[in-house]
Amino acid sequence: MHKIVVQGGVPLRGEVRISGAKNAVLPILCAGLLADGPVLIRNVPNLHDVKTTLRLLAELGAGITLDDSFDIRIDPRSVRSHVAPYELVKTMRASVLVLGPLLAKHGAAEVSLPGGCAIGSRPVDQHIKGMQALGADVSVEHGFIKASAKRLRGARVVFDMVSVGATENVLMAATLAEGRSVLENAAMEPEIVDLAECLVAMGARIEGAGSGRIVVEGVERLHGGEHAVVADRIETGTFLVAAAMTGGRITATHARPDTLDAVLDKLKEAGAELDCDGDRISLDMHGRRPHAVNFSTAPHPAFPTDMQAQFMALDCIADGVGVINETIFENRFMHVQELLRLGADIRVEGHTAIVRGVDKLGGAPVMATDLRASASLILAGLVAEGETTIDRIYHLDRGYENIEAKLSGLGARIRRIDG
Ligand SMILES: CC(=O)N[C@H]1[C@@H](OP(=O)(O)OP(=O)(O)OC[C@H]2O[C@@H](n3ccc(=O)[nH]c3=O)[C@H](O)[C@@H]2O)O[C@H](CO)[C@@H](O)[C@@H]1O
Ligand SMILES: C=C(OP(=O)(O)O)C(=O)O
Repeated sequence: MHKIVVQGGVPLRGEVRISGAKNAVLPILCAGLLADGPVLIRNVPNLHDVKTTLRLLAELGAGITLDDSFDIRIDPRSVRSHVAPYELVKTMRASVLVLGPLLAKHGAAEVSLPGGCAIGSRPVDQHIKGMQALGADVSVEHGFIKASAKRLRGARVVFDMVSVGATENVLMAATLAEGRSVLENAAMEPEIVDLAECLVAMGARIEGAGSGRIVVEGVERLHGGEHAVVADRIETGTFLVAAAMTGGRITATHARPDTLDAVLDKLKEAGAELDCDGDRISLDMHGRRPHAVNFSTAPHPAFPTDMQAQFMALDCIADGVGVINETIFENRFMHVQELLRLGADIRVEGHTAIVRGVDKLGGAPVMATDLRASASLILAGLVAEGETTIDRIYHLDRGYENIEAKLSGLGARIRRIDG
């Protein structure tokens, strides 16, 4: 089992190249199942979750080719199975995103129920509701979602709550449905826009992606195509917070500043000087200690839950008191106990965490509980006095490409060890 060891105290300096977004590439890989020919996907991050998705697509029968730069070609013409087994789904919830494509393209899908995870219960009722609205028969039996339909029919789908995954699943299914679908109360995340762009490149007819109302005119077939994955806004935000916490000065390159408004606003409030120029975001903290920031997580374009843990780490060493409200996932404060081990002062009351900034944190062994919790512990380790060892970093490898190499490139003293 690998661990990450960080020696704190170095202000980050330099340039870091941002990878393609995990949360965009996973639905896009699944969208490849809808096509009649090969789909080429570029700017793919080398992540554990990507490999899990490729295993799942291969299990369904798709042909997968990878080249040296990790561009991926999916050939869905050989797909024979419509079963996503528990062994794969349990390791990655995003596997449920094969439901819509399999149902729309092959008329049947059996997908293991993903179940909960460390951050919350994460039901899939909205995915199921959407497929039923499009005319599918859906039942949940023996831990599997079983769905079938001769051909899906376009329909108006009003989601009960904003769900990124349900919007993506229903959007993909609607591309091959007969007639027009209208998705109301749709998620507006940049990853939905990226998925829609990929689907349009495959011949889909979609309008309104990125707004709360998406209109899809179903087509008979989708052809192969090519798409480059959008930059990872959460990876970008994580590096910017790292620089702000260490009083550093960095530039994130190959980024998409327009996807990061809420995060950049909070960094400015924390005292960072920011400059966006094309796909480059430069942050200069001028060696200052950040001010504490208050925020509430909410669907895009508000503050993303996937940045909550990293900003909590910032508040831990900031000047003042930060009040953090987590409104998306009921159990996304698992990092609090570990940050306390590093000397943070945090009180949790229900969905709110009150973080009183301390002058310094002290390195200690800590345990990662989920993906962004892992990132927050690395950030805390970067400013803690002495050594922080982070265990269970397999969570980190799900969603960050080469994080220790990228941070080392910015001057951090960080390494991966066996143990
Ligand atoms: C692979 C991917 O893109 N993951 C992201 C995606 O997860 P994911 O798509 O799973 O998250 P959702 O947007 O669906 O979840 C939002 C909220 O809706 C609830 N819900 C969702 C679906 C449903 O059928 N019923 C239901 O009650 C969830 O429990 C949660 O409380 O969006 C989350 C919210 O931005 C991010 O934290 C994840 O990083
Ligand atoms: C919660 C996350 O991912 P997933 O939905 O894949 O668990 C995340 O990216 O922070």
